[in-house]
Amino acid sequence: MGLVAERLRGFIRAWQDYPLPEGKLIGGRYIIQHLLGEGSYGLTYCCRDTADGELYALKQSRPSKKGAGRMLLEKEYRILKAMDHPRIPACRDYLEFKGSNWLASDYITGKTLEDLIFDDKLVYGERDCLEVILKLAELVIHVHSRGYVHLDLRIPNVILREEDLYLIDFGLAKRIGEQEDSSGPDAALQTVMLPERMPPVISSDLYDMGQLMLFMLYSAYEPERGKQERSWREELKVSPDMLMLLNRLLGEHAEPYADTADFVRDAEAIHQGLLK
Ligand SMILES: Nc1ncnc2c1ncn2[C@@H]1O[C@H](COP(=O)(O)OP(=O)(O)OP(=O)(O)O)[C@@H](O)[C@H]1O
Repeated sequence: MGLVAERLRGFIRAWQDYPLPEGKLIGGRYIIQHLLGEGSYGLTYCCRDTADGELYALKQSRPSKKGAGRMLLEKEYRILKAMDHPRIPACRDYLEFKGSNWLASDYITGKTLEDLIFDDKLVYGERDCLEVILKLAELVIHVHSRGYVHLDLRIPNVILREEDLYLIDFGLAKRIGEQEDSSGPDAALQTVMLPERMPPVISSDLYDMGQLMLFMLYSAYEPERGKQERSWREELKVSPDMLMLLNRLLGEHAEPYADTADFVRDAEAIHQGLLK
């Protein structure tokens, strides 16, 4: 494609995906309050439902992604509907409006783990880190028990509100063991440039939980002036039990965790030890 045609396409895409303004009525029912954020195949708004007056997160399939965007949102809808946990946003509605699909789910107020670490500069020691990860593990076990893997357990997808922890964004979730299908939503996925995807196995979510713990533990790390970057094992001064736990989660141990329950048992034991 020539440079001019490419620029024109980019311009059309940006125009098609331009966020809708506050006050816009969607499907005769939801009034847009503000944009929450944009993902690779969707735009998410905070909306007020005129039927019950409540706020909801309303995700729109990206107009420029056309059928592929709609298929991916449809997949997210089916997976979210399969969940039934008070700390996973419930799927409330699914509609078609103006060429896009729209998914309404509970709007979770609070702060993401990303905001808490990077904006609020919260520092997580081993005990706090374990407390958070154990709350998350309960939700991850629920997802697995429903036959799915989340595949996107990252700090922006974990919301904390007081003592409660919520898990959002099932946009990359898959059925455990699901095969890549060259005609279904996965084929569509290839066309929308999502980040490299993890295989649909439980160990992918365990690995992500290990990474998430590293993010929390790094909040306490202060780089020494002039010192070269080292591996997390050298930079983070974690206890031997915690080191073993992380290595097993991250698959860097001869016996990686096979399931979440094993990990939870060990994490609880370490946590109990730290309370003494
Ligand atoms: N149920 C919800 N309650 C509150 N905020 C939400 C909810 N769902 C999504 N958000 C917020 O909306 C923004 C966009 O989220 P969304 O999951 O649509 O896209 P993303 O994570 O940026 O991208 P992708 O879906 O491609 O991974 C994020 O800031 C997220 O915190």
